[in-house]
Amino acid sequence: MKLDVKILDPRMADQLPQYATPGSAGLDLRACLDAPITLEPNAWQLVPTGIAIHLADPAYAALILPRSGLGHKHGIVLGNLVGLIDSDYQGQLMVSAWNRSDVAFTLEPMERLAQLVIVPVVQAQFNVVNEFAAPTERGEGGYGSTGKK
Ligand SMILES: O=c1ccn([C@H]2C[C@H](O)[C@@H](COP(=O)(O)OP(=O)(O)OP(=O)(O)O)O2)c(=O)[nH]1
Repeated sequence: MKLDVKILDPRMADQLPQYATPGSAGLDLRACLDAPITLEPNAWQLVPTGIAIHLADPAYAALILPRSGLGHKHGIVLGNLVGLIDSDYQGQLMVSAWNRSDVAFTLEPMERLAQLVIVPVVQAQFNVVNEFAAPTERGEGGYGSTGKK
């Protein structure tokens, strides 16, 4: 798909998010910082990415997800766990960087911090009912109701 992007920081002009391999699902988002920032243990900070996108079509949204390397090795994940970018959002993409580890982490300017995944969305209209049309095997079961093995 074609996606309109605004470059809000000139350093992003030649560093637009890219798919690292032909099969990549995520576009890496960079920390568009002027100087390194240190995230103390259990601290979080909103980090600018230097770009804005406009998906425009409500049949799409974008998700901001952690990078597995940063999350697993350094405990750098997202303060909101997942960022949801609405199709009508036109502001700067921001990443809530949360250091969930017990060691301080220094984030360098332009470091790849998180990833953006474009996903299809179906908007629902509610149809209020007293009973669902067809019973299912699961019914109201959940929270481990099918057992462990
Ligand atoms: O990690 C994120 C999450 C959200 N956003 C932007 C895009 C999104 O479309 C907008 C609003 O996000 P959300 O709906 O999650 O925020 P809210 O707390 O429900 O506030 P609002 O009342 O603005 O919807 O903020 C980001 O840039 N990064």
